[in-house]
Amino acid sequence: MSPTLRVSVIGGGGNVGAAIAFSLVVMQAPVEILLVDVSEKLAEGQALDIRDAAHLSPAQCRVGKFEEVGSSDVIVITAGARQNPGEPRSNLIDRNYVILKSIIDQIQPIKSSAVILMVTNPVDILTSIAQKLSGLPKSQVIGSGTFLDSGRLRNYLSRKLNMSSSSIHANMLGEHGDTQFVGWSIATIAGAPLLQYPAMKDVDLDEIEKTIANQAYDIIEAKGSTYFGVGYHVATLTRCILQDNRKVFPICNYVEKYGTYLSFPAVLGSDGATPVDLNLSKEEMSKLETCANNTKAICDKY
Ligand SMILES: NC(=O)C1=CN([C@@H]2O[C@H](COP(=O)(O)OP(=O)(O)OC[C@H]3O[C@@H](n4cnc5c(N)ncnc54)[C@H](O)[C@@H]3O)[C@@H](O)[C@H]2O)C=CC1
Ligand SMILES: CC(=O)C(=O)O
Repeated sequence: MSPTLRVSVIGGGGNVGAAIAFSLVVMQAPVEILLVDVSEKLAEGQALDIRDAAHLSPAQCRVGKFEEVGSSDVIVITAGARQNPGEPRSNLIDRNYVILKSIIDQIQPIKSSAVILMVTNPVDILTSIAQKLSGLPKSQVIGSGTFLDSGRLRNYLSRKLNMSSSSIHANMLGEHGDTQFVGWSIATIAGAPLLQYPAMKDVDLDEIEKTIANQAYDIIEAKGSTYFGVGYHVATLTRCILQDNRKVFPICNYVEKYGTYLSFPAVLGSDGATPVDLNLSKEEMSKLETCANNTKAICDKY
């Protein structure tokens, strides 16, 4: 029996797109996954490889055409250029804007309830542009934002505190880029402030922030690109949308208070994202405003 929910992964012939599709299969998501790519050969290869695993899962995976994408429940976009070692994500804007525009043109009409989930970098800028180009409501166009970075942070703290990362509520905020920062003032363990935890007494907070923000650079330097981590994180967001789980994730979403897209915690469901209210410190609010102003200034040019 064919699954009734459909996810299209545009850029599905590439590393990140394939890792997302494979993660959905491993998660046993009852969903039809379409891999769409300008290189049909790459998409075909990934689909065949993933299908070898998918027979053990309710998920189905096949190559899709651009004209099939608009009827999807979730449209994941990973198509585009990636960073070279040492290159900032922001360098990719012009190249990936052109690709994004051609994709949005080719997938119209998009069903009115669809959610677009951007992954291509620089993800916060391109999420804002994808919303403008697609015409979907702001809540239905989101980006993976700092969900991956927050996972990296929780992982780091989990090793430091010898505690499961799922019990540590700490997020990277602002943008999935070089100006991301930790929301230390609202980070908690069992409802108590993380910074009051004895093992956090003598740690260098700036050093942790820098380590997390640099992690993608370290992986790219060592193996050329990152895909497993982002693949599982984006599949988790996709499943949350499909199942209307309404969990809170630090994702790129439109935050009315700042008048732009930001990596900021939001409730995620089948209707997209709704940002939550945060009580950040003055210093953190000012960092968030800097991110918002940067994003607005860049997006105004497109
Ligand atoms: N937001 C995040 O947390 C992360 C984002 N990324 C970003 O994801 C993007 C993809 O990275 P990789 O998969 O490693 O690159 P890749 O080079 O392996 O795959 C990119 C794919 O896009 C396809 N493509 C190019 N133009 C297209 C078009 N017009 N229509 C359809 N497909 C097209 C290519 O044929 C290729 O298969 C990059 O921008 C990278 O920076 C990567 C890791 C994490
Ligand atoms: C490449 C990238 O954006 C990351 O792994 O964080």
